[in-house]
Amino acid sequence: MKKVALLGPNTFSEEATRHFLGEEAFEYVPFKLISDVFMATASGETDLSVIPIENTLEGSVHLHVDWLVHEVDLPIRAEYVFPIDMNLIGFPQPNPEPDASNPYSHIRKVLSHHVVPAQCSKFFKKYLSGAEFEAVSSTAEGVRLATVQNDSTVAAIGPAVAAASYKVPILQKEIQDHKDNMTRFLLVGKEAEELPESDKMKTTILVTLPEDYPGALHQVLSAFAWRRINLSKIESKPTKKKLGNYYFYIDIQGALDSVLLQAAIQEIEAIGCQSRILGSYPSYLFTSKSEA
Ligand SMILES: O=C(O)C(=O)Cc1ccccc1
Repeated sequence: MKKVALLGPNTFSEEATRHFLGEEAFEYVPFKLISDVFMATASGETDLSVIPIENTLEGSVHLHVDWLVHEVDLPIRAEYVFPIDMNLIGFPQPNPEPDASNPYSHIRKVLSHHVVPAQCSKFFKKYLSGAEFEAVSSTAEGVRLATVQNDSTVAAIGPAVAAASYKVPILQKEIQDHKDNMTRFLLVGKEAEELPESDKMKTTILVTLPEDYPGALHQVLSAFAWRRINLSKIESKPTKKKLGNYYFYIDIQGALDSVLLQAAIQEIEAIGCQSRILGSYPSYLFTSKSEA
């Protein structure tokens, strides 16, 4: 049975993975830290890792992109786009003082994953302005820590499954700023994976521009544009080698084996760009809870 490393247990990563990979064919191996999730597959302990990489409200999870680009060499095998509902989880005030405007004024500390506050900024402003935020390794870990502290002034933000598993009440459901709060997860692994068909293929490529070549980015973009190749994301990121040196992280709609995409890559290499393919993979979008 193939092994899949993920942040867990009881995390959003686990929920998304169960939805897309199902229960039968894979053994899930939970880790507390994202570095261990990457390293488990890099070292061969597991076959695949699931990495949250981007969120509708916050954009890229930079730390995870950095790991993917700089620390490991694990091709992307699939992409999962999964809706995330954030919940305020914790104990109600033991002797509630009547504060009609804020039932959560007793909360002094909130534990969660570092990407969470940006996804719930309106709720924070309205109800949690008196609380300090503490980043922990996953949302589920925040729920676990809040539970063991057994203190109504310490709450967590995380998945409903974590609240159920640690037997802590959900104080308020769906506290994210927008209902359609989606997270993009990547499945990465050394070996190609047999996965269900998807009508949407994507390719992720890193491009470093030649130095002292005016208009190089324009030329890269035009190599894709005139072939009518759609880009769904382009982000500049530091190479970490020299101040002011950047590479471009580019998501392309389409498979790498398409003649047009091959030609576009040859063209950008011909002007002196360096390219590295991170993967060419099917993309799956969550459709309904029953479709696991
Ligand atoms: O902490 C988790 O539950 C994760 O899986 C990481 C994460 C955190 C917030 C949104 C999506 C994924």
